[in-house]
Amino acid sequence: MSDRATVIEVRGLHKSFGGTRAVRGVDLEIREGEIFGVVGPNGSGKTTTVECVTGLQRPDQGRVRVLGLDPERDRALVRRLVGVQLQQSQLSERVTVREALRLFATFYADPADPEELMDTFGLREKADQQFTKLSGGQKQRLSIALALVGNPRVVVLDELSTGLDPAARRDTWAAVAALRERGVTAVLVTHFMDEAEYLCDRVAVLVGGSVVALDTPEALVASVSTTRVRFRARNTDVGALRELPGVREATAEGDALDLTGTGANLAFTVSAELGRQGITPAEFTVHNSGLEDVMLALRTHNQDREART
Ligand SMILES: Nc1ncnc2c1ncn2[C@@H]1O[C@H](COP(=O)(O)OP(=O)(O)OP(=O)(O)O)[C@@H](O)[C@H]1O
Repeated sequence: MSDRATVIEVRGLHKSFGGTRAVRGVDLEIREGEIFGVVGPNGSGKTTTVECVTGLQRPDQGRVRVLGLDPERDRALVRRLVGVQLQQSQLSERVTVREALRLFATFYADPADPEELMDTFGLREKADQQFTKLSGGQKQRLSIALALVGNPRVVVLDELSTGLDPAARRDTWAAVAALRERGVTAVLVTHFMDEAEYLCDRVAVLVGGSVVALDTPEALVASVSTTRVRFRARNTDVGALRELPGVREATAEGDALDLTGTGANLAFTVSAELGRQGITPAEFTVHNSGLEDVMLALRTHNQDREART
């Protein structure tokens, strides 16, 4: 992936709204064909950053290039080359799926085939259904199809699956995964860590307008890798558990024990020690950290840092 061309370059981006510093020195380099996630808590500057990329916001400071173009100076061209997911309110309620795709196709010199897009996004059966009568998932898939109707090389999807039920989310994820086959570079803004973990090649974590981490989901998870083991047992030698390799903390409240630590073998090491102590634990559960934990860890880290400055 690292030998691929850079499609989106953001350097030292700053953007404030009145007294609110929404983006504070963001750097990003997104490569051709990548599905790149931008995650972070509410108000961390995700939308503002991608809006500077699509030319919807003007940066106060910094350099933004998309396919080598300046979204401010070359706005019309960038608009043609970058597909942006529409807000659903931008579509007329009575337009049908096919009509919407055909209408948007007329805006471009070399559009994708609306019929093919309906097949890709599972909308064939709903071709003649009015927008207002589509389910949330179908509306969402239509909005992604519309973002692709101009055959863009880059697509920006903001809040991809907000408000969707689990089945509709999975359908939408499949539609995004299909972008990979088309070689489209996608920027995905999301609140959902499972979504980023499942779909993205790399993820930037924004907190307070700054990128606090940027890597593959796997590497980010490994960086804060935590395993938590919980069980119930009487007469456990907690001191011995604390001494085990990889155990960071072990607490006992009555018969409820709670251990955290690192390493893939932690649960195994703990069970072996319990075996040695002649203890058969009940309700033994193991939780391995995911991207959600990465975000929580980074958020806390950042809050501590801000409190110190
Ligand atoms: N047009 C605007 N006018 C004033 N303030 C704004 C504007 N757009 C964004 N902000 C402020 O800038 C900060 C960053 O907002 P932004 O929408 O970029 O964050 P976000 O990470 O996308 O948030 P969310 O996850 O809630 O969508 C917030 O404090 C927000 O209130």
